[in-house]
Amino acid sequence: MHSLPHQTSQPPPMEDQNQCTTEDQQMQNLNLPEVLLHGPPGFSSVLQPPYSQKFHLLNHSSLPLHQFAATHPHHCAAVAAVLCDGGYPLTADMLSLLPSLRLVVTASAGTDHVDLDECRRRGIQVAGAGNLFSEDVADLAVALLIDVVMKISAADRSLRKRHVDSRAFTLASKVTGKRVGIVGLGRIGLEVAHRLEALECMVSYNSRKQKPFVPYPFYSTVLELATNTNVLVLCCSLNDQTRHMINREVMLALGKGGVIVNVGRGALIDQKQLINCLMEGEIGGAGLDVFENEPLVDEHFFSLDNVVLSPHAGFSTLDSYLAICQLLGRNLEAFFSNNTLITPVI
Ligand SMILES: O=CC(=O)O
Repeated sequence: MHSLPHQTSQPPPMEDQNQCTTEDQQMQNLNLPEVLLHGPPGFSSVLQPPYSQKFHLLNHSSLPLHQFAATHPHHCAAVAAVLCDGGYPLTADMLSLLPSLRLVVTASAGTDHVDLDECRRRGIQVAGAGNLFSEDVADLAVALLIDVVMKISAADRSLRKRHVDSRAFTLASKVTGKRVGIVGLGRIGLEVAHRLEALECMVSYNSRKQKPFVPYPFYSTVLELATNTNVLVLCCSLNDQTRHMINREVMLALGKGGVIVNVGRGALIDQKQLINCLMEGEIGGAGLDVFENEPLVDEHFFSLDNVVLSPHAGFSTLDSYLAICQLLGRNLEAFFSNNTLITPVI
């Protein structure tokens, strides 16, 4: 589950801000837009002054939203905006608990956790992280690729067990010159492609449509892409068309030496089939930042030495954390001053 790390260098989270402490405070808050925080405990620390003082923040993290709505009906009736974290679903049912809602701001680039159709139907605007995390995520994708292919983490684990004889390893393979297929050539995919060019990889891609002005070969299906490459890097968003697009057939086409890197969403891959293919040696390895059923990670991965795992951390550099804190506040401020959203989704 994408969820912003809680930065200990930040001021402590403002818990239970729905519990107004004094009448003065309540009077002051009366004129501020009601913004509901929908994320992990401590999520409120993403809004720092001056933004945190411009809105009346409601924190329901200790109660599921429907219970919060039952116990705080007046607040919920007035909520004009939701500030949510990736991985915290906002379904049509949940949105129906917020009749005055006009804006959703999510701290993620992906929006698969928000029912966008319902937002469109109700005229609710949505803002996201835009391209803020693209460079970090692309860096991580390439790092995972290099790690799996050159067996860096596996070697590290082995050395820590005092197996210092490097000849005991199965040989790694070269990153330079690899044929890498990128699935989803948006901003993250392009950032990955640029980095791979420096490694002299042969990049090709699949996406919904062929992109004009892109020098890389295009394959109209992931199956064709897998057939013609050694590595797949998944950078696309999750939707009904892309769910489980990487199935057993695609993995078999990638082949025994093939590697899959996933920095998109876990459910792009049929995870059960991935585990089977890894265990049976039908593909060579995987570098995974995302999983089906996050925050759980299927324990079968833990015993596989050809898999490198990362806890959905592609976006979690301190620089990006500070930048997203600003961006969330700026989107809220823009909306409530009747200006265009900074990073609109719809
Ligand atoms: O997964 C991370 C994001 O969607 O920003």
